[in-house]
Amino acid sequence: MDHRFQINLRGVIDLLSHHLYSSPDVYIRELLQNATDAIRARQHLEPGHEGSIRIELIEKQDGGPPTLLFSDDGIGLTEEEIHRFLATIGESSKREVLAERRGDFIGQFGIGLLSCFMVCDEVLVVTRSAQGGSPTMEWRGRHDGIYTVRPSGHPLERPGTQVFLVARPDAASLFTPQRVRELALHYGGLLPFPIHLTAGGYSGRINTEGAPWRRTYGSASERRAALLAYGRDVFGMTFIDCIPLKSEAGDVEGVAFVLPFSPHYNAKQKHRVYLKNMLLSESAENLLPEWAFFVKCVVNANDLRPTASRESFYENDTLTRARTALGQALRRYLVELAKDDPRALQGLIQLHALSMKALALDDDDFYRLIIGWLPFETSLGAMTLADYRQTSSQVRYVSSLDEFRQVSRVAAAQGLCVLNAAYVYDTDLLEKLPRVFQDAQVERFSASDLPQSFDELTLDEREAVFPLRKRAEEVLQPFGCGVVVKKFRPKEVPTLYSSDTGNAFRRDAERAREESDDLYASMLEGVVSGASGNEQPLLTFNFHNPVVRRLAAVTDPHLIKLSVEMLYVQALLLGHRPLNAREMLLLNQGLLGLIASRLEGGEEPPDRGGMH
Ligand SMILES: Nc1ncnc2c1ncn2[C@@H]1O[C@H](COP(=O)(O)OP(=O)(O)OP(=O)(O)O)[C@@H](O)[C@H]1O
Repeated sequence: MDHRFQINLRGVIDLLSHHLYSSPDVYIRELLQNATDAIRARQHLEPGHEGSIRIELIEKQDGGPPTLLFSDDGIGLTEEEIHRFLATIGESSKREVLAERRGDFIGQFGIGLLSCFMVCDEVLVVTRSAQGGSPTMEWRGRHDGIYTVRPSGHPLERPGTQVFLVARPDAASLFTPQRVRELALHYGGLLPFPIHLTAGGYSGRINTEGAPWRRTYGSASERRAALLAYGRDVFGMTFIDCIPLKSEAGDVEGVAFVLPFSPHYNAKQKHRVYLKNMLLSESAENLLPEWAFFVKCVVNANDLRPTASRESFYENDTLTRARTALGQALRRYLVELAKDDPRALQGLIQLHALSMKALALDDDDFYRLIIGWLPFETSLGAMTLADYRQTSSQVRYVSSLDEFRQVSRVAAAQGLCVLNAAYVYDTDLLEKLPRVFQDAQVERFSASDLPQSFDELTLDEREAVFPLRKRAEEVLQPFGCGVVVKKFRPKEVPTLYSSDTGNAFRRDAERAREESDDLYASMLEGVVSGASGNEQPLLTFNFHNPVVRRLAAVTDPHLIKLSVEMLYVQALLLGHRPLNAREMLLLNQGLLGLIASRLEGGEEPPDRGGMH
């Protein structure tokens, strides 16, 4: 024998209120939407019909729960339609209409009315169909799933629908004059039909102005000021500019506001979106391309599909095309700014460099337009890429902050401009340069490239430094580090440690092996022997440095050894390289050795002033 599924309405309402809708106040949105759809349906029957919505808050003198009355002069329902659409969960009259008219309606799922049960236990609908001769009917539905239908004792004069909701005590805060007004304006402020409100002594139309981007203004600056003021109202912040948005796909229109601060690079901005002029969500995230995190926007879409919760758009082909078109609108604005007000664009690039960089990576034309203006940190200070390319035909960059710290001082002292491309997108942007500009030369720079640009020693100097170099080679041989002596600036830097990335990796692996237990150490052993550095790391002594010069004259082998070890460890530390266990030992022994030799020398500790 076949059975029918039973639905527990309480369970369904619980599901809606806790998992589908973000807040119980959406019942006003659902009622406004049903009224709007009903008016549109009637306009199909009677094209001249104007339509309006009335909301009345009836407060009881005795302090009992207030009643909200929602009326429209839309198409109404016949008795048969009440059973089919109103009383059947998941049935919607709007699903049945012809495809070309389907787009006029906001509702589609047939569950919206259930949201009323989040704020009241019973819904009374009094309705008269616009189809000739229909009587006024009354539907009373309860939260436990029981409903009654009967002819109404108070026939309506004209076709339309009235919905009565008596507030449940725990939802009474949603039924105050101020809250009802706020919510009606919040959700329905852009609706094309007048909404009249009677509540708490007020009576009048509340939605007079419509969407600010559709109004006409006296001048462009008046328009800009009005839109910026609107942005401030909606998002509670003062934006630096506004950008018109339009897409044929999805029939989208609205405004993007340029943020006055620089957001985190992958921050998702929350946008306010309307669907067919009814507020859908204040936290829609999926409307703009990923790079466009420098704006927040307000838009209305007539032809995008909402998700069932009505809080964002359904990912489909139309949304993808709309997203591309809105991205193009933002890009157009930036391109025009480059022509009309380059200083403003430069300011914007400074503030929103990350967004601009992300777009430039995506889009070759935009890349060509702005790459020269992008600011970078270099060994010679902050500069734009255009400034950099004026000073040097070859763009040299490093991709990590450690490398930049290691080379920037020495490179700068020699007039070498090395660019820090350690931040998000920078390396990719630079590597794109020769693909977009054929004459551009870009090269990844490494500390091991530096000694080539150092000055060679004269013959005499080479002779003078020979014993030091030999001894240093012996001392550093166990560390796998070679030695050269050159002359470079700044003269305060005595030595420079350089290695390519393969060597740096081997150093890290070796250090990890020393710190690991046996099993892990044997795995790392394999890694260490497999990691190949192209060249041996080098410690370059700087013969311009006074300490190095003095060291070259020292004959005591012990003192030379100690000094070389200390210079080696210092160079590693300056290059931000973690020390391995043996190097740590060197540092400790070296420091102790220095203290001991100082003490043996019997010198008084330096006077720190006034302590005797
Ligand atoms: N004010 C009204 N005037 C005329 N018919 C209405 C009215 N309100 C509801 N209905 C009828 O009741 C049906 C169910 O309404 P409900 O709000 O539950 O779903 P929906 O609007 O069809 O879809 P959605 O769940 O997407 O909102 C509607 O399809 C419509 O036929």
